[in-house]
Amino acid sequence: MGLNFFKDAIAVYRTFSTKTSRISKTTRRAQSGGNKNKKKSRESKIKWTEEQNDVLNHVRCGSSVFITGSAGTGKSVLLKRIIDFLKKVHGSSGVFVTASTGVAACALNGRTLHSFAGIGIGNDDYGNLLERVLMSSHACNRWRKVNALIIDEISVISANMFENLESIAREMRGSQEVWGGIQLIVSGDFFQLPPVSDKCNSSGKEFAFEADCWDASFDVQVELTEVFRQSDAEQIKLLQRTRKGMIYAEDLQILEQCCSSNEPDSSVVSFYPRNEDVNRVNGERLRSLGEKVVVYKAADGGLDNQRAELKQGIAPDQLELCNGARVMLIKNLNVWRNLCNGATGTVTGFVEPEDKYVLHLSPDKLLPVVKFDSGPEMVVEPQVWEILEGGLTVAWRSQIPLHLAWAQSVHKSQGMTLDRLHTDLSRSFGYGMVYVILSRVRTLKGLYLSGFNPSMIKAHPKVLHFYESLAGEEQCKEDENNSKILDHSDKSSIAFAGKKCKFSLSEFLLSRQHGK
Ligand SMILES: Nc1ncnc2c1ncn2[C@@H]1O[C@H](COP(=O)(O)OP(=O)(O)OP(=O)(O)O)[C@@H](O)[C@H]1O
Repeated sequence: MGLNFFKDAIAVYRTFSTKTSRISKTTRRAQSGGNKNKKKSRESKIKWTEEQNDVLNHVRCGSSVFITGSAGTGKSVLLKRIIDFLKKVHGSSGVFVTASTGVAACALNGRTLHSFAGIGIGNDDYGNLLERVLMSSHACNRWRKVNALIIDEISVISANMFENLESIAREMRGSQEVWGGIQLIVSGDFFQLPPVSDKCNSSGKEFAFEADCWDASFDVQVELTEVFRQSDAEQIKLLQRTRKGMIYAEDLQILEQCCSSNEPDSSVVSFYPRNEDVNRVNGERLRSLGEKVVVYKAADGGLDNQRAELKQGIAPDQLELCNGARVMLIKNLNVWRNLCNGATGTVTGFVEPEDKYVLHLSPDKLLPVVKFDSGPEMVVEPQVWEILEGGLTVAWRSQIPLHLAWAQSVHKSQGMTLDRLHTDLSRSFGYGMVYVILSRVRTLKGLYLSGFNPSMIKAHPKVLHFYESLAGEEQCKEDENNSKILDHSDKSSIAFAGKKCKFSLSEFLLSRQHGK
């Protein structure tokens, strides 16, 4: 079984190597040379903080670590550094990089946790899940050879799933040690997106931290506290409080200034909680330009089951562009020039590339030229997204690294940093969604809100409790003593822009106290 897997993997790797070399020599050159430069530029911009270095030291000692912290505290970049380190220690074949969502997995060149584990969509009881794993020789092999398992965006994984995977790990490795002795590196922020409801769960547990094995799974649980995405102290404080579902009078005033009854101009990205709205708005805007549409179809390679996984990733199956289309980068191209995941711009034209191999994606044989809002204008070439397994590429997708950017999905906003964004909060937003959106924007000047109602800023009580216990009593006391928190007897009433959401603060705060 092991040998077959190895042969398969080599065959796939060879196929991949030949196919990519046929696609585009320049893209490949840019990719391979680019990867080194990208890593260099990523690292050279970063002066690791003491808390980030502490985390790496724990990993170096072989500890299993849970890394948490608010949006923009550097969890993802630190995770990349940890992955590089672990691959040096265990070799690429012993390190498996996963994430709860395809988008997050894609950003780390990993795969979804479900696919690594071999449990399908995972919505089943333990016995059936184990049977599914045992039926897949590849999955059995992965569980046996993994030395270090990385799981990003843990907030979306349910308690039930976490417990089942821990049991599967022990079973597959024939070990009674927690997670069968795997070094576990888990990252995420439970104040952001919550788990999707788990039909197999009768225990009432929702979040992974409620799993019986949660505490035993980690030697260390660390909360990163320094925010890098934003630099304005007021904005950071507002975000920290929003994250915890707290509302202060000064926050309401700041958010009021971001509210408008009019939608901003179409160059500002609008965030929606549902994909169908995103597709509808982008499609309508594209057609309203009345320009010839150039279509790019993703080219995939690799094993069938892993190719399916690429569809859950960030690069679309099909991308439609035309002159004047607003677009957003979905990959870091050049961090120094601010051409990062989330950078927006406008398509200004199309060119015929010199290297004909880059034309495989579009029958029109053209590449888009984009004028980015930050200044540069450039031809955007196809990029490759890979799924690595044991150091080998087992599946890959080539596509133009752009999304239409009039509308964007909250769920695909992970890891993005935007200069300007708009959202209509009157649409249904669950726990954490408002915080996720507000924390994507660099400065408050770039934040445009409509339909705002303070009751939307809410944190799940279980999550609050979990972080209070992580931070210890000190932090709780600090919050309690904070004199600036709104007095419940405040009789003031604040009208938001558009005069649509008038409310009494005292009523609002009291209603929250009673859990309404
Ligand atoms: N020590 C550091 N010095 C300078 N910049 C840093 C440092 N750590 C992280 N950053 C930068 O901060 C930004 C946010 O980092 P990152 O995306 O890793 O945060 P995150 O915690 O994963 O956020 P989210 O929860 O929103 O995904 C990135 O541009 C990253 O390069």
